[in-house]
Amino acid sequence: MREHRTGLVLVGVVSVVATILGVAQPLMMQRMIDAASSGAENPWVWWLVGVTLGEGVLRGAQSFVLQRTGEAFVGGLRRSLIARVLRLPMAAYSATPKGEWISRLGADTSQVRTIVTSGLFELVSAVLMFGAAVVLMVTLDPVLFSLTLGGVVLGGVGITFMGARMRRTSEVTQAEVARMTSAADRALSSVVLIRASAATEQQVELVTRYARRAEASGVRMARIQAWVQPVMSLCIQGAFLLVLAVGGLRVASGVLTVGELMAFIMYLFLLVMPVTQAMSAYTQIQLGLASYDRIRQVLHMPAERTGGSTDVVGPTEPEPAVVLEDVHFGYGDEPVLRGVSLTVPVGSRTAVVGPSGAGKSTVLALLEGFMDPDAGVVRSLGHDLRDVDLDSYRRHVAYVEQGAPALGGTLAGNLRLVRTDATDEDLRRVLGAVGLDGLIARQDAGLDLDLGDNGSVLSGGERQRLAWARVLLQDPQLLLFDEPTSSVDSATESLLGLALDEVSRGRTTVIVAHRLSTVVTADQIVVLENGRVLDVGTHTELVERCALYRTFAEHQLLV
Ligand SMILES: Nc1ncnc2c1ncn2[C@@H]1O[C@H](COP(=O)(O)OP(=O)(O)OP(=O)(O)O)[C@@H](O)[C@H]1O
Repeated sequence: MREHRTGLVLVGVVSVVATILGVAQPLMMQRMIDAASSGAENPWVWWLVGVTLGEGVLRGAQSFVLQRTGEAFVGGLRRSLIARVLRLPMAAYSATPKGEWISRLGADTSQVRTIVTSGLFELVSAVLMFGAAVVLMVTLDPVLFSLTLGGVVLGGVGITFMGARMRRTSEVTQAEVARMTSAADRALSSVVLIRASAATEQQVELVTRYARRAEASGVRMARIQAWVQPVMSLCIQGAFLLVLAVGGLRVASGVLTVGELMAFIMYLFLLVMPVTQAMSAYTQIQLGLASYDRIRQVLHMPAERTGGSTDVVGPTEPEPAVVLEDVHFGYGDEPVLRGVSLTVPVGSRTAVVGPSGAGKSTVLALLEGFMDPDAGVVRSLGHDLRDVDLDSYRRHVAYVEQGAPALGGTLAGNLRLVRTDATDEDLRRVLGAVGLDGLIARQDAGLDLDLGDNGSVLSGGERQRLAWARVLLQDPQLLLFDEPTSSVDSATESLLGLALDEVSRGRTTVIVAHRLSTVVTADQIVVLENGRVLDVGTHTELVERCALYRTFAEHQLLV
């Protein structure tokens, strides 16, 4: 909020001046009526017109400055949120569904915006107007004022009580909306699987269940809000009727002039207006605060560590390129790696094989620095990964996930992910090297070809080759590759094998391998079983001495 101080101070100053002009009007009205009834000269008409116009102009300016400040505040919040959400440790993304992050960025930030734009605007005006009206009413007639006060106090107590309930209910509503967004997001991300499993109805039912819960929570909120309005009206109208009746008697008995009673009634309106304004502002602020809490939870989550003491500058070729020393790791309490040690010489190709769930992908994730080991040391490119600046390290490491997912967007955007300064010529060269020149000609879009959501317009093999093109562009020292388990036809397989040879030539490569053709050409093969290294050797050595490997090899791997 500190950086928005100038805007808020300006709003405060304009509000004070506008309020002075607002509360001056009944006094001028009183003078005008009393002067008219005594037949004296009456300049008050013009004063009244001028002051009313002046107040209008200032209220407009107040609204604009406040809205602008609100946008700046929420803009800043959104920027911080985006920066944090995209920098969380990898474990956070598996722990929380994507929709949760998205709903905080969308629905919650919009809700917070109302705190500043309407909530604060109304509250600032209301408090000022209320204070001024109270002072002038007490001066005009303390007896009539005490009647008014009763109604206002009753209303205030009611609002405070209901406001707290509203905030709690709003939190529930926002959480239900987030669950619905997550469920819809999950369903949309797996639409092919769902359609093919004839599970559309089931998913529609699931998402609508959350939508119904959000609706029910919204209705609970409407119920509370439905009480607010009548309670307030009753208090205010009661006070108004009482002022009219008692005020009339006091004019008849000569304690008050007609002008004074009129002025008092105008102040009563000025008092009522801020009270209803404050009521809606309070509601808005309670809803906004509930959202702000949800946003703060994310902002307080620790980001993935940045700025380790060592920058990886490369290309250096420390020998060996990768060393794991007695590495233990578990995602939760369950251990996944139980003392893995291995050494990867510079420029070599190491294949990691083993049964499903043995921890092969986890080894790659540790080498990417996605998680730190619970015990033991991961040294890569000459550094203990706990000490390095991860961004600088990852610039020298390419990681190709299973299925080689592409980013939505253009072909060029997908490639420039790893090198923003690459020229079009560079992009064409690497696409040519992996046999993807055909894509450039497709739909005459060239490098601007839209790859669809997650690269959905590409085939699996094309996505794989696009990943290779990215590796060539990045020119990393270390290549980590999680080979897809899905079987591809033999023509594609040999094409991919050639592309892999091309890309991995001269680079240290660690491959989680599922194909015999990949494994036999490896310089060393690490057999992983149940989080432990069972054996390390070449294909020929392992076939001779490792029963588990022999079984895999006989079944053409695909483990
Ligand atoms: N993000 C995660 N959170 C919790 N558990 C996980 C996570 N990722 C993997 N696991 C678990 O850790 C174990 C090892 O998983 P990993 O993906 O490393 O195995 P893998 O050998 O690569 O298996 P596959 O060949 O089937 O891909 C598995 O039991 C898996 O269920």
